[in-house]
Amino acid sequence: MKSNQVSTEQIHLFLTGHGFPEKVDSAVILGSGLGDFTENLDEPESIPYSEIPGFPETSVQGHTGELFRGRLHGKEVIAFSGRFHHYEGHPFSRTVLPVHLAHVFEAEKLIISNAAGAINTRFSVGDLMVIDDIIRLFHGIAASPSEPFRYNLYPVADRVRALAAEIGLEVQRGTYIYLKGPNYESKAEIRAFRTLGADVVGMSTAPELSEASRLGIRTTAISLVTNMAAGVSAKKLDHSEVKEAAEARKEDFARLVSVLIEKL
Ligand SMILES: O=P(O)(O)O[C@@H]1C[C@H](O)[C@@H](CO)O1
Ligand SMILES: Nc1nc2[nH]cnc2c(=O)[nH]1
Repeated sequence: MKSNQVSTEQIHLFLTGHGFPEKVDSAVILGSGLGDFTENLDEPESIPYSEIPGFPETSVQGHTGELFRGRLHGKEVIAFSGRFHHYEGHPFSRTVLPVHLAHVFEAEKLIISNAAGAINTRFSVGDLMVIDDIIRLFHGIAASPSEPFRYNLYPVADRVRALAAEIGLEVQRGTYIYLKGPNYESKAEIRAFRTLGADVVGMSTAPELSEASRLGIRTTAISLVTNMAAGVSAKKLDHSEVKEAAEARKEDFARLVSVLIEKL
């Protein structure tokens, strides 16, 4: 049943044959530890990635590997609880599978999320940040060659902060620097990235944003600061912080995504 040769159209056909709608309003990609968002969906249904033809499985802790459908504010939503990272061995063309599916479901909006380390010393663990620009040190990351990054994230970031303020949430904004991982950075690297203008660092999202930009999908991306990056605090870094920070902010994260689905 599983094959890398399965097209996104065939996956769409499989999913619509299993209760998914033809089209959705919004697609959400859930970062490490943020899968609990799906508890907020009305009439949720889900299919494990392992049962979807052509879908790779996820191997990272905090990514359950399940595709959800449901409704929120009466709108059809699909949510990817688990993503595919390049460092897990997936080519970039596969890391952007959720974006391609958002496209075949004709999603009007794509909301991407991730766990990230804060480089900006004014940020704190637990902060939510809307990404207003990205730095890609590795320019091989485009899933399609020679594509410029043409999406302007600044106006969307303004709107996201305004909507967050409406529900009493303070959201930082800033630049996400993409590193291939899976190892965290050295202190010297973090100092260097600060001088480049990066506010947070992570190992996903940039390929997805590039591909969403190429496909012309209206997209925003939210980082949850799960730790201060290497050397920013004296604390030893550990993946368990991702889970703790996500657990502490999961309700606010869900409220933010919910208002974005409703009004962005
Ligand atoms: O999928 P995201 O970007 O949330 O995952 C981040 C990056 C690493 O996989 C992991 C680091 O602990 O969290
Ligand atoms: N590269 C990187 N990814 C992260 N994901 C969550 N925290 C971090 C971090 O400090 N560095």
